[in-house]
Amino acid sequence: MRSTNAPREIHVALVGMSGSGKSAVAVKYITKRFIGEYDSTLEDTYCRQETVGGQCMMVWLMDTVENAARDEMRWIAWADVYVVVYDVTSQLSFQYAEGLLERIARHEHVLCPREHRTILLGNKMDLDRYRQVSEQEGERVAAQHKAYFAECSAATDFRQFTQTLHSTFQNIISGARSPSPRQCSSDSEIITPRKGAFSSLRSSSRSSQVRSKTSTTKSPQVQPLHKTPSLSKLKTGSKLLKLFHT
Ligand SMILES: Nc1nc2c(ncn2[C@@H]2O[C@H](COP(=O)(O)OP(=O)(O)OP(=O)(O)O)[C@@H](O)[C@H]2O)c(=O)[nH]1
Repeated sequence: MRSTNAPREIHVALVGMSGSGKSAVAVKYITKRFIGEYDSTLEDTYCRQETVGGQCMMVWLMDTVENAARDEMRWIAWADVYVVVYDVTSQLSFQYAEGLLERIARHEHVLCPREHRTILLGNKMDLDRYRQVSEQEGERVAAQHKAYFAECSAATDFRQFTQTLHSTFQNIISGARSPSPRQCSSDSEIITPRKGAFSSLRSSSRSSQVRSKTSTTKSPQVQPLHKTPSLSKLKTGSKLLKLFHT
């Protein structure tokens, strides 16, 4: 039986066009560092412990890879929060993000019993001089899809996204439906990135699905929602492991 003191688990899926900065956002969130280059074929799931509004939670973050051969239900059914990332310097990535918002709206209520929150995230705001998507445009599309909205830079200023994410978590905890996405205070705790950190996470969070680093040739496994997914072994080659081992 789950203890009442057990941390609440929240699943967050980062989705968006290739090159929008999903991996950079994921790694920045987990490690507070910006890393320039990643293997775009790797799909990873990371974990970070957070305390938001006094509640301890385990945040599982899936950095997805867009691939027509993969079933998008792997993240639609898995996540509590969808973070739809686009690059503010790319109108194309914004259109792609709009398409994803529509796909999410079509799927979620039919196939998933849980409630979802969606954040539309404009990344690379440090490249303002090349901007092709205005903040107002982002806000308008987010409002259209009843999504939260934030802009950030995985390279520099990340605060707005962290605040929006925490605000979303608080609203999931409280069961609220229409929060103000930009107002939130939290005292987060980052899991020190070190060798072996993930093995301790694995043992302390038995009911979680961790890991979905798969190659593009391997088809994804969508876990039934009512089942506790088993933990598969962390493979070396993960973006974060690479980061900590170098
Ligand atoms: N200037 C700037 N560059 C960024 C930022 N975020 C990501 N990048 C760069 O954008 C490129 C793509 O970033 P990724 O994180 O690999 O993008 P992705 O969405 O994960 O791409 P795929 O793995 O192909 O799906 C890389 O060269 C990053 O260094 C940012 O906030 N500012």
